[in-house]
Amino acid sequence: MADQHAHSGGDKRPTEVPALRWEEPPEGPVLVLLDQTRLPAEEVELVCTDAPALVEAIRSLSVRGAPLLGIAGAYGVALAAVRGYDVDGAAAELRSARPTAVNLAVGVHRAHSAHQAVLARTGDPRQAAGAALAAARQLHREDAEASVRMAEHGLALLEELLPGGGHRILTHCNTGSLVSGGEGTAFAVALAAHRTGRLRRLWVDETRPLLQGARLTAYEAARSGMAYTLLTDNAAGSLFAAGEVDAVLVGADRIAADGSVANKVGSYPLAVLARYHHVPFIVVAPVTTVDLRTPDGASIEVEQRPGHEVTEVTAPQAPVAGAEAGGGIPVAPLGTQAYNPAFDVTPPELVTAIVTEEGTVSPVTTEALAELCARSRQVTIS
Ligand SMILES: CSC[C@@H](O)[C@@H](O)C(=O)COP(=O)(O)O
Repeated sequence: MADQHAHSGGDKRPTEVPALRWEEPPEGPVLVLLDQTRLPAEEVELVCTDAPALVEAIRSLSVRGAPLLGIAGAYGVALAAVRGYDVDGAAAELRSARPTAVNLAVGVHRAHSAHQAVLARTGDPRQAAGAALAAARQLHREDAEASVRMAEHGLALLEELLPGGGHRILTHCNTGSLVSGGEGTAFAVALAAHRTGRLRRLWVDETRPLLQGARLTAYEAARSGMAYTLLTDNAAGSLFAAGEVDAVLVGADRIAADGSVANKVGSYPLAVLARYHHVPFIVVAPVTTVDLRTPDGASIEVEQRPGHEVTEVTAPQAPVAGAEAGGGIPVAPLGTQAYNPAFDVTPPELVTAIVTEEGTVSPVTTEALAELCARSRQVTIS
């Protein structure tokens, strides 16, 4: 079950309203999510008391972004365990709530395997629930630490590729504190460049159809005080042609063993543009996003979203009265079919570098990614 309440401080910085937190009120533990579908219009929190509510929040993108999905999945397993629900069933439902971001499966696995191990050893469900919660908290902390290290490595890479600063960086989708236990992935690098005076401008792709760039990245950029400009996704080409982009920074939802990168749909065209215009295309992601069990890009399952997300426009306010299937305003003739993949896959040859908390891989090869994973203390799905 999910309850919701509006946050009192509408002008607080995003870091003061965490994307997600675990709370233990007298009525019992809950997972509190900042509902990202309502941003930037209002800060509304969703209070989940069970895994089905969290599954619904994941599917509707109230909670989203690869690293945060992993953290949420882990807490979801813990929530089922501490409240005495079916933990195996909750883990299965959570794992399959969205298919592309491997971090979700990794997070669920971390908490679920911790639960199973303690249950097998002690036979005590309370101890097992404690282990699941400890695993979720640990993942949450590790993600915050990974953010810091990704920002450091990313900043060093920018300095190497573009000495002297004055960077004009183009980004796509949303990769900041709203998707992370810390300051995020690609956005954390842009933020580090901003704080050190090296960022001249952040170009923010609006990210059709759900506008994660316009609604969420612009929200984070505005609050950080950095210079940013919003553009429609299809304006990126003319921006490159005008010589206005020095680097592209994006996150990732799954990186296959061959270095293919699944990220928000629209990333691949940016990589093609970047190559044509001799601009570095840099992917920033925690090691948990590298999935050595998926051999190549063609093997990555790409989530297909409902057509109404394309045939209607929605704003992050209350649903419009009399609206169509998705609650938005129809912009295409009724009955129009839509192609709406949530992600696309960029082949490794178009990726200049992959920046992780363990360091940077460039050129992107299977061997370098395998070595990175071996070095990492992160647990991936076995
Ligand atoms: C650090 S976030 C990397 C990706 O998860 C992000 O770019 C993205 O594609 C998110 O997609 P979303 O569908 O909003 O969950």
